[in-house]
Amino acid sequence: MAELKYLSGFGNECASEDPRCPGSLPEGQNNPQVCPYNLYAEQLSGSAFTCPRSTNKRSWLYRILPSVSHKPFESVDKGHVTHNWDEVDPDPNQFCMAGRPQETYNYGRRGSKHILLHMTAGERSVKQKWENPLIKPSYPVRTHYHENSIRLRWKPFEIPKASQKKVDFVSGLHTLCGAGDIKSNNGLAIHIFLCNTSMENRCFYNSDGDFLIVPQKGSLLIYTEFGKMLVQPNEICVIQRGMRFSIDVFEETRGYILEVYGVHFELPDLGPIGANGLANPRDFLIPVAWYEDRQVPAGYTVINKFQGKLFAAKQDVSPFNVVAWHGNYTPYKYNLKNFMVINSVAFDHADPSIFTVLTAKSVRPGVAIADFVIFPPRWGVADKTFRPPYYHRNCMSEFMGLIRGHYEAKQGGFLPGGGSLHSAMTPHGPDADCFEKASKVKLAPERIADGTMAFMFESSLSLAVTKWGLKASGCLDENYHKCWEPLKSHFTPNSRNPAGPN
Ligand SMILES: O=C(O)Cc1cc(O)ccc1O
Ligand SMILES: [Fe+2]
Repeated sequence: MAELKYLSGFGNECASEDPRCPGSLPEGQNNPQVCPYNLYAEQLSGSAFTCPRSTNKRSWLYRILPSVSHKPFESVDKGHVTHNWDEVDPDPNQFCMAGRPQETYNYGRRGSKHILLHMTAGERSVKQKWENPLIKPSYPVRTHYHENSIRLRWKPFEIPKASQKKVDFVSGLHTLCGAGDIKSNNGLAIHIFLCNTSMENRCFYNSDGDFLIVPQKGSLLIYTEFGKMLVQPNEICVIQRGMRFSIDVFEETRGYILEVYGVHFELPDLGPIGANGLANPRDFLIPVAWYEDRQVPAGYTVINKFQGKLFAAKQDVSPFNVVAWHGNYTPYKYNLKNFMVINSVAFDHADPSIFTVLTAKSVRPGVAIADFVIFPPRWGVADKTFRPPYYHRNCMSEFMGLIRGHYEAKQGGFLPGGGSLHSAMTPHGPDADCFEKASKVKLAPERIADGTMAFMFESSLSLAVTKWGLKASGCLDENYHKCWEPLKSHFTPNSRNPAGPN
């Protein structure tokens, strides 16, 4: 495939014409009585018409047929996509065994009371053997799952084999966790995509929010109404609300999606950092106009996620029929290697907000619906400092994923393609091995995270896990909590030992 071209600049006002039709953008106005090349003009609004200029987003598309040219939408199976944040009962107490999805079984009645036992299926069969015969086990009257640990870790999510089942990007979407309300445009969802096949004569658009897509395994060739983007692991892209896209894949492919409802991603303010740094605006790439005038007699399917449900409509042409466009509401991509890292060069561990690539702000100053944060390769030079992440409890929820390599706070167990969720106020931090090593190591300048890329979706909302996340994915790591079990007291009441071994 010939190398794709891009425009650049975060949020820029851009204009692009497919070179096959020079002059296809109307000059001096948006809606001429007749557009050049007899195209249709169509506006795509990404903000209320009346938003202040600084947040106003819209693009004008000049296309062979307008998007309205489709048959009515019909509801289709939404697979593992959900916005139901009540599938799993929250349960922060440790009554159940940590980290294991459990079911509630009715073990009969004693007097007027039902005796309910919370067990995994395995525990139930063991228990039935020694059960008091006076209490007769009955069938489960109610099965529900407890989010019985609020520190969750997943092994790499399994990608279906193409030889067994063909799955494309849309049928391979799985919602892992989320919070908020899709109808009032406030909240977020975290999805995992697991696919092995290109979308064939199918495109997708999301009426509910923006997708920040983080491919972890396999590249994505994304056709959009604005043109084509190739997004490889260690790059990310954002496809905003309403934009139609179709994804080609080349192998068994996996990645993460942060969906935010009702807001768009912004670059974080830099404050005293100054005018440059972190993710620089010029490194964000925008596709150039590309169209196909393709009839699809068998029908092209447009899939829409609307209020959390999926709908499909047929049309007889490709939706990628935009010959020219202009505006500031576009899809874009960014290569994480371009992130200009700012960090502690004297002492102490700075908070991970210094690594924010993009933020989706809430209305509360400084509080994000979700931040996208990375842990990029860098130098670690802080003197007299415990350099890995500190132990902490955070009022925000932290979902982490790993694109490649390993994560600095965990010696093992957190693998590329897996994930972890540390819910609001849940204690977490380095595992015991990491603590021991980092407290003893002789400090010298060192490369941290070389060849690795971990990231965090951090949210001010309290995230709920889905049934798929807890159970159906089959990837929950039941032993996660054990990584902290070896932590022991090093307290030496008679020796202050202020400086440690250095
Ligand atoms: O929990 C984590 O590993 C993420 C994280 C990293 C860090 O350097 C400081 C705080 C934090 O939450
Ligand atoms: Fe954390």
